Amino acid sequence: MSTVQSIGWSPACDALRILDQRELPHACVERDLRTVDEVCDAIRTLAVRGAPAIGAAGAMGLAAAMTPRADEARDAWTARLRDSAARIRAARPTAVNLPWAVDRVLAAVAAADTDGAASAATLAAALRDAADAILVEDRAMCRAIGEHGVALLRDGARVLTHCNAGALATCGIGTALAPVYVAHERGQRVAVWADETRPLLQGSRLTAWELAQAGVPVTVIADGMAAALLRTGTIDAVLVGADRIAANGDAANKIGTYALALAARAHGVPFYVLAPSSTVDVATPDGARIPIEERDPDEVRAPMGRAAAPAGVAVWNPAFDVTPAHLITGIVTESGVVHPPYDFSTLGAPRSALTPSGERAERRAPSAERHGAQS
Ligand SMILES: CSC[C@H]1O[C@H](OP(=O)(O)O)[C@H](O)[C@@H]1O
Repeated sequence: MSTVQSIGWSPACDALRILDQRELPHACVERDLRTVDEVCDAIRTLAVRGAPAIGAAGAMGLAAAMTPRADEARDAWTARLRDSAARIRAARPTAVNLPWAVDRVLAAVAAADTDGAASAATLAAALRDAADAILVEDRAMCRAIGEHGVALLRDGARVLTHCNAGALATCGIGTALAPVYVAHERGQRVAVWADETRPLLQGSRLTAWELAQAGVPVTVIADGMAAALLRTGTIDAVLVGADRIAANGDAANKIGTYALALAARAHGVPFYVLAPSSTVDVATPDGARIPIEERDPDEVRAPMGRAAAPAGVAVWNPAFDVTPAHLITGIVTESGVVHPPYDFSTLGAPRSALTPSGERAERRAPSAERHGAQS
């Protein structure tokens, strides 16, 4: 089964190629990003979005921007790397995958600088390889999340999701939607209800689009309808993604997720968070310490450019909210399903992608066909 792919290397392998999610579902527009400004703008404007995808985009965009500079003197190159990395790292504050990915590729460059005199070309090659490893490993993590999560879905399962935590939000088949794709691939019947997810409509514009492309039955609802739908008994499980999971299991996700968790608990519907271990932030003890991005009020006044409120009216536009751990039935990562009480404080650095059987994901050299539809 092939799912859409939102991110990869350009065919010439000289740029980060993204599918511009601002244009979906009306048009599929690919953009090649080569500069730090272009990468930061794409992340800030949600041309590329979704916690794992912005982590990979940050790392790959940094490599794409720094590789053409590899003929510079090493000190100039490393100074430029530090400045560029800091700018990309700060492009959006909530998804921990962005700083995690940038820090990981910086560590790879430092490790390659064994004698402190490596050339810029050597360091640029290490940067590029580390960024590519994140791309490859995220695909494997998504697959592992799907293979663990599919056990939560009976044949004929009816799933409710919020925002987009599918293939478009990752380098692979998604996180919250990964079990749906694995079930569909295996011939298991599964249907999805998708919150439209105001104000940027990632659910109706993106989740519905990618599921329809894959042939998975999907029904769009307004966010305010979710509690009434849960009350009917139609939904077997709520599956959502995450942008940051604190050490105690509190999870930040798109605004509206907390309300969904409350409604799911009120109606006895299991509520699962699905995310790679790169979304777990052991340095953040609980959800109160997760930075919540506040976005431009005009996104609410005029969502997708269409006036929905008088100009100048006051608006509150947090992009995320925090679901407390006690409302989360289980958290699915590439390593399996965990249940409360959660304690991620002992989790080591995010493991590289492991399949459910524990084999390490295969590594492949960067290649042009990487950007094609993936299987
Ligand atoms: C697979 S993580 C997806 C996660 O990211 C989304 O936020 P945004 O669209 O602002 O990048 C949303 O919270 C999703 O659950």
